[in-house]
Amino acid sequence: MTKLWRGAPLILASKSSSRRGLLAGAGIAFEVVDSFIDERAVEAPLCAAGAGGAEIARHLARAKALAVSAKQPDRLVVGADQTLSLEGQVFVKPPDRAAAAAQLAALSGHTHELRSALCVARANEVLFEAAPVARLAVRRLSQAFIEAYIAMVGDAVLASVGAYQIEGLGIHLFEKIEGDHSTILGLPLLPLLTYLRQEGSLLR
Ligand SMILES: Nc1nc2c(ncn2[C@H]2C[C@H](O)[C@@H](COP(=O)(O)OP(=O)(O)OP(=O)(O)O)O2)c(=O)[nH]1
Repeated sequence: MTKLWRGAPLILASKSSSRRGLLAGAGIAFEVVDSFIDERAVEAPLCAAGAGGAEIARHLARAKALAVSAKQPDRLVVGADQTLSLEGQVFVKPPDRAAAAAQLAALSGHTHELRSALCVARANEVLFEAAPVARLAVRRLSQAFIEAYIAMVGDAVLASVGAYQIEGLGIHLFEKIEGDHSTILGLPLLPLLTYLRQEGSLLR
């Protein structure tokens, strides 16, 4: 148990290695419990109603946190979700490398928004939510670059909604990035840690 964390370990309702790495790096004691939420099914009515990326991310983060909290009511649970929006169009993780190439061509030369929402729940009640945004300006990408990039990154392009990991080769895509690093990696640590200090699980 780390010196900063008090009480039972936080439950991370996520299968994301990026989110696990962020909590581990911050010295948070945590356990992982997948919510098994069918994201496409949960978001379908929202998309049909024209919801934007922020609303979809908040709704999914809440659904993941509450799904796990219902099974472990006495534990603090955090769920998260990330959406990518470009001029009102909400993107999802590319299903294959061809889709990743098409998505990168669409992002080329434009600034898109990554919205990372988190929800903290206990006893099936929402205790805290935050959904900060990051804005990333993609430089004009040549087709040759996109092909070489995908060949080098491989199937990791399918693991995130933007087909990139900024801490890796993804950094080559950008000419400007605004927003917190952890927001881009999918779990906004600054608002989460502020809440956990106020709630008493983290040493102030
Ligand atoms: N390492 C890394 N991961 C990133 C980056 N950008 C986005 N991601 C990851 C974080 C999340 O795992 C994923 C966003 O997709 P979701 O929010 O749907 O989460 P995911 O399905 O991966 O896991 P979860 O739904 O929480 O079980 O992309 C990045 O720049 N670096």
